[in-house]
Amino acid sequence: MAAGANGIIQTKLNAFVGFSNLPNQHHRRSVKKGFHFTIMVVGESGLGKSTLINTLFNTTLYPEKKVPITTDLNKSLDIQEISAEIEESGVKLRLNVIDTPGFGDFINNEDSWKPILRSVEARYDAYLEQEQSQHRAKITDNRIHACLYFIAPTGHSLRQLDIEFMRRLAPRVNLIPVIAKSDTLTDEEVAAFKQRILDDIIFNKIEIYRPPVYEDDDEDTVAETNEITSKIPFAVVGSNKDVTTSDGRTVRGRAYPWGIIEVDNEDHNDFVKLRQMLIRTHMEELKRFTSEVLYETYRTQRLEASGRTQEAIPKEINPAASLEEQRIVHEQKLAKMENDMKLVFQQKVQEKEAKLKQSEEELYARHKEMREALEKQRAELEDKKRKLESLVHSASLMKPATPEKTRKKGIFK
Ligand SMILES: Nc1nc2c(ncn2[C@@H]2O[C@H](COP(=O)(O)OP(=O)(O)OP(=O)(O)O)[C@@H](O)[C@H]2O)c(=O)[nH]1
Repeated sequence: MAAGANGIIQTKLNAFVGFSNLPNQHHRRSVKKGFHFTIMVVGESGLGKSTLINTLFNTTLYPEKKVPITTDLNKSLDIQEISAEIEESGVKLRLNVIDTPGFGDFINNEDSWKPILRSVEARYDAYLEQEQSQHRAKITDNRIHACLYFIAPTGHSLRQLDIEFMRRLAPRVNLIPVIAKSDTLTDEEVAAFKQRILDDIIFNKIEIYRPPVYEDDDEDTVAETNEITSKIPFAVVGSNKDVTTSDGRTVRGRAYPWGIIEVDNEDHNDFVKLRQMLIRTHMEELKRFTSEVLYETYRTQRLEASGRTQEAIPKEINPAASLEEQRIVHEQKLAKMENDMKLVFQQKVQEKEAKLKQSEEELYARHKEMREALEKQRAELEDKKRKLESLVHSASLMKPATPEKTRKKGIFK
């Protein structure tokens, strides 16, 4: 293991870890660039946090502590970060581990969660700030994608310290509870402890991370996801040491006078399922959830608190996403124009119809008026005719004597 010029440790893996499966979780384009993952570990001193990280990534990120670290009981909590670049089958992973030494180790642990929450939110703030800046193409993403919370293997139930931490942090990070050093408990004790922890989680309405099941997941994926979920909280054992089993196998594990606890044996502990979720199947999902749900919620709340709207801040520029966004906006514009044109056309048709109807009514009214006028004229003419006829008739009744005389006169001439 050697630290590079940028302070990042270049380290070799001792065996297959599983993040080379990342390309299957992500688009091929990202393969060349490499992947990054930021994980936080929280728990009291000596619960096996560094051992578990070393075991998860099968490397020595944390040097083995020869002397137990003594903590100043009045000191405040520290937040430390280790970055390592690891490579597996040509796939690079930049791993950031955020450690929180001192958590729960002080005389008064009431506010132990505060500096950790501040650190999580400060990372969101840094991201938000970069989103708002001019140089958004080069955003450094230091957001925490998963937080492993180590529960002491007391076998009782969650302590106030655990509940308070989980309650405060769960809305901001993918919180993954693990029972530390589970080899110190019997199988029955682990099962009963898990149940009590889950009861406390439900009772306190703590939204821990649970891998989602999607509608279009095939049967195998659903079964695999359910299998992982059924192990929460993961009862883990950490060790990067090789031990020899009674049947002669060399395994990573812990040796006891009564036998060997194998790290990678699913019958012995839940390490394999935790690694599967964190590294092999759900790393991208954890990152997606952090970015799209946890960060977006924080961002919205921050903007609302400062009286700004979501739209006021431009989001991270991703060329592909930006093109897609432009295409959608363009299509929306076209659809709107088409719709507007349809409306205008409909309006014009309606106006024309109304006009036609109006002139039809006017024509009808004129026609009626003219017919009535003609009727009236006809009635008047009929009346005149009748009057004339009656005059003629009465005149004819009075006339006959005179023509007789005239004719007679004529005859006698
Ligand atoms: N029985 C048992 N011991 C473990 C396990 N994991 C780690 N240890 C031992 O516990 C001791 C502390 O482990 P670390 O990994 O240094 O614990 P830590 O939480 O990182 O401790 P700090 O750095 O002090 O916060 C070491 O002696 C480990 O060998 C485990 O799963 N089971």
